Amino acid sequence: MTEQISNGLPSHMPTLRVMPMPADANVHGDVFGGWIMSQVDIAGAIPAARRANGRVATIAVNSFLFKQPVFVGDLLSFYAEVVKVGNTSITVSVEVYAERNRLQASTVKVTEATLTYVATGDDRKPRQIPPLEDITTVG
Ligand SMILES: CCCCCCCCCCCCCCCC(=O)SCCNC(=O)CCNC(=O)[C@H](O)C(C)(C)COP(=O)(O)OP(=O)(O)OC[C@H]1O[C@@H](n2cnc3c(N)ncnc32)[C@H](O)[C@@H]1OP(=O)(O)O
Repeated sequence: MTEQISNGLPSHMPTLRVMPMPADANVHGDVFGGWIMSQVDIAGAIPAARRANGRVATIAVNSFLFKQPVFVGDLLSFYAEVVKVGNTSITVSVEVYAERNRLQASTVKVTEATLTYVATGDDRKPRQIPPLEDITTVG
């Protein structure tokens, strides 16, 4: 999905960056998969909400792959991209990279996921995705 640069991160700006803390890890020091999933959900919701021009709800986690463990103190970068737009739904791909052993500048892809969001109204019911030319959210 993404072009790499020399430090192992994609060349474009991440959607979200965050560092897990000790409370996010299990007794072995691995960060909980559920914590990673919640961050992925937030990262994926950002381009989905932009494309929907408003509120979205997650309807499905289509795929989720924990390729490598995440450790406390890793600097995580989330790259989220819309891959499909339906009548009321938007599917987003999210890739997560961890910068760890920061003195050695080691970067690994830790997670890949695909999620589907539904544009919803104030009544929490699905609404049509607006045409691109009507989008007012920036960035
Ligand atoms: C300025 C910049 C802005 C940035 C701003 C950022 C904001 C960033 C905030 C972060 C915030 C965190 C974001 C977390 C978001 C939550 O965590 S939301 C909480 C968890 N999710 C929920 O509680 C949702 C519960 N489900 C529901 O309420 C209802 O199912 C829904 C979502 C309203 C949909 O209603 P429904 O009647 O079930 O929908 P239905 O018409 O059957 O299907 C709707 C669409 O979903 C598709 N769909 C249905 N089932 C599936 C499935 N299994 N798989 C795939 N697609 C499916 C359908 O094909 C349809 O798509 P279209 O063909 O219309 O494109």
